Amino acid sequence: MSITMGEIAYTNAKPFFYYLDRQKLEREGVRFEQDVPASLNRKLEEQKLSGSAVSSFAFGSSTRALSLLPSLCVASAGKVRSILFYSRYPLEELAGRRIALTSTSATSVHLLKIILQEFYQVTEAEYRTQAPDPVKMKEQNDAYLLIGDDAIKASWEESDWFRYDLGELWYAHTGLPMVYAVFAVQNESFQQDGSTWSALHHDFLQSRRTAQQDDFAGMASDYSHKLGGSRAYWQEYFRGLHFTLGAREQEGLLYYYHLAYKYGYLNEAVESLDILQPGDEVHYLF
Ligand SMILES: C=C(O[C@@H]1C=C(C(=O)O)C=C[C@H]1O)C(=O)O
Repeated sequence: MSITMGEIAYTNAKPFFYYLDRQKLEREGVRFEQDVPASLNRKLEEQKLSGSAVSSFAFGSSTRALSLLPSLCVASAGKVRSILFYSRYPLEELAGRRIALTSTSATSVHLLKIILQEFYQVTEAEYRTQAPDPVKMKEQNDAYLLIGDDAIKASWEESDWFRYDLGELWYAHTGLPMVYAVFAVQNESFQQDGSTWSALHHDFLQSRRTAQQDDFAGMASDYSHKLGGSRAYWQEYFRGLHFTLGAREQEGLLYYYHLAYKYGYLNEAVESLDILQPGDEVHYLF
C-alpha cells in the first residue's frame, strides 16, 4: 500500500504541509513529490501521482478519474497577492497585445483569459507561455502573468506598469471567492488505499489547524527567513487566503468552471463537485 502525493512548491499551500509528521507518514507508505502546479497537474493526469494538491482548473478538466478531499483548498475572496498581472496598458486596451503567461500555472492563466473576455471584452490577444522570469517577460511582451512565490517576489519591487491582482478582479466582478488549488485523489487509489488517504486527510486538517492556531506566526517567521519579506507580510498573506472549501468557495469554483466551459477551455461542463464524503470509506469518517 503506498501513496505518492503531490505537494505544491509555493508558499500558498504550505499550511497543509508545514506541520505534517513526514516520518510517520512515510512509515504509513506516503511519499511526497514537490513541484510547481503545472507539473503536478500533468503528473496527476498521467497517473504518476496517486493524488495531489493541484490547480483547480486541472481537476475541472479530468473530473471522471478524480475526487476531492473534503474541506481543503487555497482560495481568496478578494486580493490573493500572489497572482499578479503586469501590463503596460490598462485592461480595456489589451486587444491584440502580446501577453506572457507563466508556465507554472493552469488556474490563473485561464482565469486571466476569462476575466479579459467576460468582463473587459478583450477577445483576441497574442498569448504565449513563458518561464516565470519577470525581466524577460517584460522586455518581450506588453503584459505578463506571474503566480506563487515568483509573483510575491515581484510585488516587492517597484514597477512602472499597471499591476492587477486577479483575486481582486474576480471578486469585484462576481462577488465570489476564487479557488486556485484543490486536493484531488485518483478514484482508483482511494479505492485501494482508502484508510491511508483518510489518515493523510486527517493530518492535512491537523496541519492547517496548527498553522491557524498561532495565526500563522510560526510559519511567517520561517518563510521570512527563507524567502525574504517581513514576518508581518507573510502573516498578512496567509490571513488573506481561505484554506477551507466551504459553500461559497464551491459556488465560486463552479462559476469559474461555467465560464471556462463557455469560452472553450474545458471540453465538458462541470455542474457539481465530486467531494469524498463520510461513508465513502469504511475505516474512517471524514
Ligand atoms: C494562490 C495561488 O494559487 C496557485 C495557483 C495555481 C494556478 O494558477 O494553477 C495553482 C495552485 C495554487 O497554489 C498562487 O499561485 O499564489
